[in-house]
Amino acid sequence: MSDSEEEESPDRQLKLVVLGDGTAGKTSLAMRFAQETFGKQYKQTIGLDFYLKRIILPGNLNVTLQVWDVGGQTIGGKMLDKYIYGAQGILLVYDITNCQSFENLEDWYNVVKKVTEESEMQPLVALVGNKIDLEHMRTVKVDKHQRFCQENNFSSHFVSAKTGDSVFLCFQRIAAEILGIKLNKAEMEQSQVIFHKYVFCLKFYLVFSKKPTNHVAN
Ligand SMILES: Nc1nc2c(ncn2[C@@H]2O[C@H](COP(=O)(O)OP(=O)(O)OP(=O)(O)O)[C@@H](O)[C@H]2O)c(=O)[nH]1
Repeated sequence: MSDSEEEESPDRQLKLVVLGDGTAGKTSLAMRFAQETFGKQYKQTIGLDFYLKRIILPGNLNVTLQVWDVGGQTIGGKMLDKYIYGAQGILLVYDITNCQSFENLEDWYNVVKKVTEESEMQPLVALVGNKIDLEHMRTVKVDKHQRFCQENNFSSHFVSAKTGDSVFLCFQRIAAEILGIKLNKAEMEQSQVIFHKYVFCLKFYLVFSKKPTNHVAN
């Protein structure tokens, strides 16, 4: 085997499907992760959107995540089963300030169970509470979230697509869990450090790039 063959191990590909009610923040989450952007304006996803992002897991493992962002209105539609089929990971996303978006995850999960009940490989399911930047408006208690996770063996996540808080960590942990890779504390903290450094630099830039206001004396 040549050197280049030894070095270049092919990427692993994972299909992750993001489900949940409209306005829970699924598109924002996918865009924050894949493109590091956030838009305040709500634009409803019709059907499906795709995002791709390559990450590196411990052991120099290249993993390409295919993120399937499914529109919140697709529940009850004919295509939903097809979107879910073959997924290695399912992200059930709700808005922590919107109880209904949490309650309705039961229905989303029922569709997932129906689609995957006969398949050999069961997807990893992650419960994702989004909009933690709005903690002061939280209506879904953390207890409820934890209970839902324990009852169904979900992996548990809290994120803010707006600020980016814990978004990379969420996808990194999900990919690692699917591939059976254990992340140590340092590796998990590393993605948080990168995030906090990014926020610090952004704030620094915003403060010092502001032009002084010109007060014209009459
Ligand atoms: N404050 C805050 N707002 C968010 C966050 N994530 C999303 N939003 C806002 O919530 C609204 C809905 O976000 P989307 O990402 O479009 O929601 P969605 O789940 O993809 O909605 P559908 O396309 O209808 O399924 C938008 O106005 C976003 O700017 C967040 O973490 N914090």
